[in-house]
Amino acid sequence: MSDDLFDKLPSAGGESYDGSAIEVLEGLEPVRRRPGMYIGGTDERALHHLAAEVLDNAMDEAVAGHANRIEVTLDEGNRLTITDNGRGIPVDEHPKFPGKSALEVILSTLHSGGKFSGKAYATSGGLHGVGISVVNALSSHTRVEVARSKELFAQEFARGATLGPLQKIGAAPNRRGTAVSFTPDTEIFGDQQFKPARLFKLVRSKAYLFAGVEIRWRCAPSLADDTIPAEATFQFPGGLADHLAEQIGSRECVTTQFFSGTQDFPRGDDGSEQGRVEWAIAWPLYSDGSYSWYCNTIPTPDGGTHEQGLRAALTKGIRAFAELVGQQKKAKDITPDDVVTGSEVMLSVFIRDPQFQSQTKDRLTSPEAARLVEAAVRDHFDHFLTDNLERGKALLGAVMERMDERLRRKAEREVKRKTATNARKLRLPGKLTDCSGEGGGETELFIVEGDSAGGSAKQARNRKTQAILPIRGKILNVASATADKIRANSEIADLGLALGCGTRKDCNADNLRYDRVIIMTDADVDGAHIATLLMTFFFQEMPDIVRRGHLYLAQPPLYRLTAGSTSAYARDDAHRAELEATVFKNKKVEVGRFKGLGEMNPGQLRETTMAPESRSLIRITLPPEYEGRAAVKDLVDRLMGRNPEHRFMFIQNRAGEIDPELIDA
Ligand SMILES: Nc1ncnc2c1ncn2[C@@H]1O[C@H](COP(=O)(O)OP(=O)(O)OP(=O)(O)O)[C@@H](O)[C@H]1O
Ligand SMILES: [Mg+2]
Ligand SMILES: [Mg+2]
Repeated sequence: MSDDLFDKLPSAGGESYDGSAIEVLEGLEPVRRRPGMYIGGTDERALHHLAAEVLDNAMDEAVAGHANRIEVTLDEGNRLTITDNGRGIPVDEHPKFPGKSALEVILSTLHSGGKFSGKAYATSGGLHGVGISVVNALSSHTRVEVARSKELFAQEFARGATLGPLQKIGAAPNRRGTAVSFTPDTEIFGDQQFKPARLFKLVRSKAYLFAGVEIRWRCAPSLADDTIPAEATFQFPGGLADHLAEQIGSRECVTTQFFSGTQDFPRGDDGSEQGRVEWAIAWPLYSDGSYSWYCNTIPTPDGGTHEQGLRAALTKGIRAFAELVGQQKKAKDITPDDVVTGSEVMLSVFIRDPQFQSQTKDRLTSPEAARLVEAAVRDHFDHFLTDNLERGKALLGAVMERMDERLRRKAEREVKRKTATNARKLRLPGKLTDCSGEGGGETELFIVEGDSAGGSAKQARNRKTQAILPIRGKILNVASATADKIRANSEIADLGLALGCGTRKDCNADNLRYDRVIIMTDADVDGAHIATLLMTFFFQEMPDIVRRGHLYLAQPPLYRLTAGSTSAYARDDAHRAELEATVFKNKKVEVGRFKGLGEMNPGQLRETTMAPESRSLIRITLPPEYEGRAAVKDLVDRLMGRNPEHRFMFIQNRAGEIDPELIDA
């Protein structure tokens, strides 16, 4: 472009929106400006994520075989120090940055680290080269000490900026490793403090995950109490099996012995170690279930591919056992949920080059983990069942009981739904495209925004299990409408007919015509508004549906990324950045933004948003304090009712305590 062209360009509306309005954030600035992308927010959970990042680095050093002791010390003033006796962060001059030590580069540059190639670490929890630099950026003061080659070095930082060059402190003949002390920045986290109980639990579970390390806990006496001691030392040679035994305590289980073990994965073609898996599972007689998934000692609360592998191994194992003992007829109907629901599971894998969904690593996405875990666990599970037939039969019996119960409930619903349909044949809304209900899968109703998206959804659906109800634009806000107005509204009447479960105090989820009700709107502001109105409707008019966990939000992607033959979908900007930095690293990516559901072709819509095996859903839940109908109504009125001041007050009072657990997948 010539200078000329720049002169002649018309100013595009807003005078102030020109090149100067486009910022390029440098160094650690993006972390301070958008902490959510790196630590998932600025709430209590995010604050504790800082501790996890530093502890993870020390654990990586231990798992790689270079450290066997870690100390975690919480001092007054919200100061946390994590020390290990590993190799120490390198302090020599970095070849690419003359005059700077590797330590300084690591602390002040995103994507700097020694875990990209797998040479210095085999199965590390770290992989992005982001963790410690993020901690540094979000701390008002950080001090790193490194003891290497019998010498002690130190460097200090404030909000990510160095306070001076790396210093040689002196001789350290008896010390080696790294010590990182930091104080989270109140500009980012306000006056939130580390919770000793939360750190204590984190530290303890880390020790269970790797028997080769001893972890010492210490906190200022003023922070200790009846449950959290000022000092403790953890080392658990029994690993997860011990951890589970402690969790189960004296509760009675279906099998007296837990199913636990560990197995190395087969070596790679070049003879390299590929990691291992450790598991411990119990089936208590009464339990809501409890599931702890880890990868390379990182907790992945949302599970992922290692979880899938375990579920597959258990399901296939129990089916095979059922055949062995002559129950093959029923065996084929056993689902993974029948085996896993109500069990207490701890699963820990160590794999090379893990892929997580984001920097907070809540979900493992490495595809090979599913295959490795399934193959490793399957054999052991077969033995567990057949070595002691009584034990195998006891477990099979419990699983079949759960299966029978599930099938019975389903059949009941089926009958209800048929009679309801027959009795009201003419009264099902014309816009509803119902599912046939054949084939036995769980049924779902998608409430879709707009007729065109409705059309795509109809083509994308599974006609046996998925029904579609398109609604036109923004439905009535029931929180600010009179009962008469609600009754007269045709969209709402259609919804009521399609669901068949009654409203208000007559609402009974047992009569719901589907297993799941899924709100599927565009991934934009209008879509969010429509979803909000629909949730308001459910909270107020059909609270039982929400309370019993039948209501979900679909998660259509925002972007499609393509490079050559690889393509992937991103849920949001953070996920997109993550994919660009990992799957598409150093590739030229084309990014398409979906403006609405209608823009995806049916195949894409199915794959990304509707098909149970590849989509993700958010389940809408009610926090326990809103169990009563009146309390829910009050909350909905405040948030969605006519008086904006109530809304404002609610937001003001609750800012900063948005609890991620209110929403779970
Ligand atoms: N305690 C430690 N001992 C030795 N080296 C360390 C230690 N902590 C950090 N490092 C080095 O610093 C690098 C950067 O750490 P950082 O936490 O920023 O990223 P990472 O661990 O590589 O990946 P992630 O962002 O996933 O945590 C590591 O790769 C490692 O080489
Ligand atoms: Mg790290
Ligand atoms: Mg880094």
